[in-house]
Amino acid sequence: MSATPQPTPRKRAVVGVILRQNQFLTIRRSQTVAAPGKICFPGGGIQPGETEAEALVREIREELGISSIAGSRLYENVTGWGTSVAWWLTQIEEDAQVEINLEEVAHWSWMPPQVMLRHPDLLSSNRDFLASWRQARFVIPGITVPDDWDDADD
Ligand SMILES: Nc1nc2c([nH]c(=O)n2[C@H]2C[C@H](O)[C@@H](COP(=O)(O)OP(=O)(O)OP(=O)(O)O)O2)c(=O)[nH]1
Repeated sequence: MSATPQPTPRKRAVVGVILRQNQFLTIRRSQTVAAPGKICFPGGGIQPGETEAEALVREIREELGISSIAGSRLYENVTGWGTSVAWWLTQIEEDAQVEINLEEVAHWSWMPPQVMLRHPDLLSSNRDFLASWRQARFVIPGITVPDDWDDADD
């Protein structure tokens, strides 16, 4: 008897939306990982047996060298390349000392949402995330959609 072929499970990832004074903590991906040089949030793939929150905290530790706490799950979508991504509002200490892992991250910075949305190197799925926020499909506690986003931005 031949087994019925099963669909390949989607790859799952989790990302951290970290806020400070109306800006998001963004990273530029290193040249040696997938999507090299793209701007996005910290995060990564969920390993077997991990919860989303566990994977989030592990990835932020690996990439930025800091502790974090998974706050609330904001949104979920599927990238153009078929990865299911969970977006979590995430807390870090006020005085956290970021030390990037250069194998994974080339640079990090605080970025206002308008700058992020217009950034030419923004990862496409993050553009979708910001556009969905702009369209009020979900809210991000602690920050409101900027007034000066015009329709041309999404
Ligand atoms: N890190 C991160 N990944 C994101 C974001 N938005 C988004 O769609 N993704 C996708 C890209 C990838 O398909 C997946 C995570 O990939 P990754 O390359 O960062 O993960 P990783 O370090 O664990 O690498 P891998 O072993 O899973 O390949 O999530 C984001 O803002 N940050």
